[in-house]
Amino acid sequence: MHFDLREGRQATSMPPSPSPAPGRRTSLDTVDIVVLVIYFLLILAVGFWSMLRTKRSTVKGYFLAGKNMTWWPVGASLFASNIGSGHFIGLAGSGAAAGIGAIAYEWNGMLMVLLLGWLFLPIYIASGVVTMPEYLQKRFGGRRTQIFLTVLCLFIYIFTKISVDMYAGALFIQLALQWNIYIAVVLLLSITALYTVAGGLAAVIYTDAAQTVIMLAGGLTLMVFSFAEVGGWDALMSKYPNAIPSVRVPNSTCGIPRDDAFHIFRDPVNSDLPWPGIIIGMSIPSMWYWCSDQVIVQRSLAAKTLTHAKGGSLMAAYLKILPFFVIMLPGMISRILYTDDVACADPELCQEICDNPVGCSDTAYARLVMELLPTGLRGLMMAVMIAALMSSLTSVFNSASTIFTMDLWKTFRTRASEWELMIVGRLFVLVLVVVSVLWIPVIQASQGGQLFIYIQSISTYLQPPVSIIFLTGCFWKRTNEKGAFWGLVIGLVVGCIRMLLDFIYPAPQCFEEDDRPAVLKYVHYLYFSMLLSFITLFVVVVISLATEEPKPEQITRLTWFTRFDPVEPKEPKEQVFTVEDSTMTSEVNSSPTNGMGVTGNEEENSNGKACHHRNDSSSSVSSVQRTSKIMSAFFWLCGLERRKRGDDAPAMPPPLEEAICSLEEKPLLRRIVNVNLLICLSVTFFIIGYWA
Ligand SMILES: O[C@H]1[C@H](O)[C@@H](O)[C@H](O)[C@@H](O)[C@@H]1O
Ligand code: NA
Repeated sequence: MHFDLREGRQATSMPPSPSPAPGRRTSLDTVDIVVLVIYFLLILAVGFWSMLRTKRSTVKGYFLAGKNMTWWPVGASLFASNIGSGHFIGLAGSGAAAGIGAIAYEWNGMLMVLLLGWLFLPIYIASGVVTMPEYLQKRFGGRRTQIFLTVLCLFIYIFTKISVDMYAGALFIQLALQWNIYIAVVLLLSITALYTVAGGLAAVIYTDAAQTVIMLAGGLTLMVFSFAEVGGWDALMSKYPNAIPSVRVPNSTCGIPRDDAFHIFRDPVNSDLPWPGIIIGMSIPSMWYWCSDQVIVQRSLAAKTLTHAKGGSLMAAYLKILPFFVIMLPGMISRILYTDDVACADPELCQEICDNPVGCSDTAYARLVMELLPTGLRGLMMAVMIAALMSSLTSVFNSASTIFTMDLWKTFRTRASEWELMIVGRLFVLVLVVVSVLWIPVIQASQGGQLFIYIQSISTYLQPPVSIIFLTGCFWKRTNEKGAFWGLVIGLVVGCIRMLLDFIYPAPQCFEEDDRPAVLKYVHYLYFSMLLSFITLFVVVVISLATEEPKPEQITRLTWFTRFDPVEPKEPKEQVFTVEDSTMTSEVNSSPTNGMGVTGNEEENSNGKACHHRNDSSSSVSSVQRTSKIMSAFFWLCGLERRKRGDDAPAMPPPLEEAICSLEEKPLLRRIVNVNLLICLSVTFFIIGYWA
């Protein structure tokens, strides 16, 4: 039995290569479908298991599951949310096109995820925030920085995460099965929707762990097959430089592998990834990704204790060694095996081969899957790709709708009911999806040869100003609201100008003259990242110094130096109450004895001071109790509610995971993670040094 949904035009233009591969399969067999079905059942099972599991424990809010997370689900979830289909397609494609250079992004991430655990997270925990825009609100006061950041984040998600992963996933399906790309997108979206509904958001972290296992199992299998096919490690090293396609543009270097293919640090002036840019220019956007973005930080905040969060960081860092072996090297092998197609260097030929005149290197991974793997394993790889895609999309959807409802909607509609927030959160995901699908043609047209480079250059234009704001906010007490806001605004204007220019003047192909404006021609995007960071930093520092000092409550427990400060009494406006006692809110507020939220129920932090939690949606707890049974069942299914009979759990995510304010760590465990930090850092520097 064969499942064939080929697009007519595609199918006819398909056998383009001079030597049409005879054994090339373009559809899945029954066995593959069976494997896929088993995969879905497994994920559903894990989803339900974790829903039931978290339901039995005490109910303290939607993300409660989070508050009990140990290091391994946290680490796996960090990894799974990070590595998406964009990485599978993009990293392999960049490997095929330009060698190992782009792996610097992954290995740089290893350092940044550690930075999160050891430097940034303690501050976020101490501050008791749940979302990153909320941190800015507390740290700087006012609303405009918070709102600005939220909107910006949502744009970044659309441009660099959602649309890219959907495009890559669909591209994979299209290449593997010759389905129409839009059929593929719709299919992927419905699967993700199904999964989100059935698995529930509460289950995201545990299913992420399962997705990680599948991604690694499938990826490692393909790796073994590709190394076997090419003839092992030495064969890869010796054959890659000779993987030159037979048809090339005459008198050009097009199609010839780079000399520095096996080096990360490349010429500072004439290369595709200049080394000073790799060291500094890459670290700043990467710091946004790992240390100040909701998608990642939310996972770490979900850990039981600071030590577990650090353990999660360590695990994610170790896992991030793997994409090099599992994705990038196989991509390079694909170029060796299918040189004429994957490394095509003639625009017309490329157009025929993969519908893209600029190049076909992004087909590298899919090509391996379809040519090397036996029936059954192709189904597994299909599952891998879907796992990569869904584990990233669900995390992004979750975080995006969290910040949209909490940091935007609630700011403008302070009296919004649970119902409203719930509907808004859901609808918003829909909007995100639609906008992202609309963006796909732009990616298709503008990615040039390498999808991975598209992701990273867009990131470079939008992320550095945010990193700088967080960096200065966390580590320089003198930073104030005006400095931060204007730094962000001016930095973004500059970044957006460059981004627009990039879209207007696409990079020339290898045989074309570079007649772009000088800012594009001479300022590599990694150098631009350095420039942009510097401009932002300059604005933040100058304006902060020129204006008034931040107030004490904007510093206490909100910077590195003040993270151990005693908890300040809350401003009277804010409702303060203990976690266990959400129904007592009104009394708590009116009673002078515990109006500070200092009651017996509270946790002790490392200073022995009480740590209190804010629950934004406490006011509507009672209305929730009236919700009908059918609706509760519906909510439960949608992952909107985790409710135990007799419990007064709020029906809606917004209560969020309670802030874990305690920075306390057990000395022994602390020593263990610290020793591990040293080991992990050594490993990171060793591999980077080895491939330098
Ligand atoms: O996986 C990488 C990550 O390691 C980098 O730190 C980040 O900057 C990139 O955008 C992402 O694709
Ligand atoms: Na993923």
